[in-house]
Amino acid sequence: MPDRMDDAEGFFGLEEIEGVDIIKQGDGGVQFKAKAGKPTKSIIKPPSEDDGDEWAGFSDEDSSKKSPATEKTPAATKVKEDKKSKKDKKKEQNKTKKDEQNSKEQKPKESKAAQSQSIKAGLSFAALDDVEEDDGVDVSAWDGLNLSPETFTALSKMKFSSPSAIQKASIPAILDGHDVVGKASTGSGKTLAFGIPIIEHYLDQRGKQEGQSDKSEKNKSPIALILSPTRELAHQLGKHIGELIANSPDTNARVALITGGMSIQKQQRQLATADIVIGTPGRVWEILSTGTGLIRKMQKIQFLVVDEADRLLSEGHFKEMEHILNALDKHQAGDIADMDEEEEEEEPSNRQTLVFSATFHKDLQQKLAGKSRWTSGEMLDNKESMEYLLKKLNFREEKPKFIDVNPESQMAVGLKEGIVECPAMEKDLYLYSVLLYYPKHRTLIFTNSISAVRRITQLLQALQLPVFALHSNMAQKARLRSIERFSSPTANPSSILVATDVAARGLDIKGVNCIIHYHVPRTADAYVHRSGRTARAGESGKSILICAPDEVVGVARLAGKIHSKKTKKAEDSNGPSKKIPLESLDIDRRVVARLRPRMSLAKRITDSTIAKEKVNTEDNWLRAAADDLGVEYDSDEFDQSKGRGRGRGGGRERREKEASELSKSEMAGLRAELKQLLSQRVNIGVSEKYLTAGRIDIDALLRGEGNDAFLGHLDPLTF
Ligand SMILES: Nc1ncnc2c1ncn2[C@@H]1O[C@H](COP(=O)(O)OP(=O)(O)OP(=O)(O)O)[C@@H](O)[C@H]1O
Repeated sequence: MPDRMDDAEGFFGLEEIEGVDIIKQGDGGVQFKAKAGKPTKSIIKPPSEDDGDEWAGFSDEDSSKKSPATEKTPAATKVKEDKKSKKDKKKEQNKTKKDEQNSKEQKPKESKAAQSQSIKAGLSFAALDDVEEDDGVDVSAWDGLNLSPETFTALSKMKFSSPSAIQKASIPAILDGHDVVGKASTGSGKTLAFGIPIIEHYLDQRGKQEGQSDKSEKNKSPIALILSPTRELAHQLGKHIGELIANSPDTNARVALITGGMSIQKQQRQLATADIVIGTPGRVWEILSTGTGLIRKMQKIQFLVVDEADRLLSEGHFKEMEHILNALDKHQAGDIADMDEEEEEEEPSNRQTLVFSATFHKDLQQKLAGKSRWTSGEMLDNKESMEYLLKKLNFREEKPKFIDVNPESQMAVGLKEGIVECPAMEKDLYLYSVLLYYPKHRTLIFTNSISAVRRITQLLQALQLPVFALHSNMAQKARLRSIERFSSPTANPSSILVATDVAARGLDIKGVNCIIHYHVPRTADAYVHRSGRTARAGESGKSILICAPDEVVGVARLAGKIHSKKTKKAEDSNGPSKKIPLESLDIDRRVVARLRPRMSLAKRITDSTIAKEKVNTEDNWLRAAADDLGVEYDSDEFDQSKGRGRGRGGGRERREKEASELSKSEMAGLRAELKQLLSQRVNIGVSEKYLTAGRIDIDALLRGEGNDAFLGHLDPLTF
């Protein structure tokens, strides 16, 4: 595993390799040999991941001789050349094969020594051909962007045949040395919009350094610092940019991931040799402030990227962002101890600042675009404000280039938005109904609290749905594991992830078909980012809000903000409208009624499990406190004293207590009853009319088609 990727304690570094024999040698060593015949899969690591001596068994002499091309070639020409050379190679190979066959007929058996010789020399040509055959798509649509051949190859291998709008607009501006503020809808490829120019810069630098005396690893400094608001997003950025590097021939830029939840020492080591640093502000500052000369190195970066900028600049991360930005511009500073924040005015910086998001609120947008400016007096009075941070970004240009590729709407083009109205106490039931209406949909459910994530996850688990949880109180490894299990290509296609807004921004999980907002998001931006986890990269997807009657007004306001341009256009032509611009979904109430018994059983089981956990935690805590005080702990006595003088909240406590007192056998009884209900199709035996009215397509049922939660025909949601 190359150092530039964080390997999550070794997990991501494991790779299964097919078509290889391991041969034990007399001296205790092992040798790897390609199996005879054409392997089903490539057994060659991408050249960029070639970590040299470890893979002595597969020598790839050609690639080691290759010198990196620095000249920029139009993709079309390159692809044509590749194709031509492939054809020629094939012809030659066919000829060689024929020749070989002829000579085989004359010399039926080659000596064993000769055979092993041919294996030692590396892979068979068939294997090489296999690798080339798999290769990429036509990338001539990227031609005008003046990219290097390495990047063309990577894009081709990644099958990105054309740039997205934000890539097309931002890449040339960044390559021309401008500061860029980029706004584009969720899932529109913003990562590579800044990732590609960074790699181009890396390749350019490398080209210039060739021939010069070797810069030692220790003196190396990173070219880019990319800041992200969450750990998951930082990991994903690392993965995405890592893929670009891995697919780009002879490019070995190192990426260091600097996020919380992982070992600091390891990250410090990685940072010392990194080309690109990706991290969350808290941990980045924690490491920089250790005073080991890292600040001085970071001051040499060529690019500062602030991803999901509206969040990074306004919420929670203020202090750390301020420290980092101060440190980057504090000249002569090498050590945190030397720093005095107000000591001097920042000099114009030589680095480019790149600021990206799908949502910039108006004020921020105007400030970023340099349309409204501030005075330094204002700044000093207002040190806690976002404007202060903006100033600290220290753009090298008076006005950065503001690129907004979809000013009309922030929502992805392929996204459908719907709303399900239901009684406040029945959200769980309606959530379950929606999930059953959309089987084989990978669904992400958002809630506004960690306790709701825990409860809904347990509830859906009780209902035997494949569900995982994600919230910020989980250990980092558990967080990554949940995402991995939810998103893996081999995961159940109906898998469900219940999450807080920690998953709302930036996460790029393939194949998420549906977003459900169990709680109405607190801000319009949160709605945009949550919904943006589906319908990415030109795909389609659904976003469904589950909404109680007293939330409708808030939702209307929220939807109005998001679709203000659409609503305004409609109003201009049809007059004022109070309609929410989300499609209202009618769920058949008979279906909901049939699901009710399942839900009430599942709720009792879940409430009891949670109440028991709570009692245990409280009990342990009180026992420990009693131990510390050296007194006897009697839980009954404590409960009685707690009950005295109770006012509001007493009812909930009583219910919790009752739930926690369900005996093991009562719980087993509930579980058995629920299991029995779940084993039946939803509408079986409820209405004989279904059978007699011919609404059941028995053949389809036998073929395993349709919605197998229901027996027979179900009016689909027109959405
Ligand atoms: N040119 C391209 N052609 C096809 N797919 C692309 C292209 N560029 C990026 N993608 C894919 O599009 C998906 C979304 O990209 P990315 O995560 O960069 O979006 P984003 O705009 O940053 O989204 P968000 O605002 O949610 O963070 C990724 O899976 C990426 O692999």
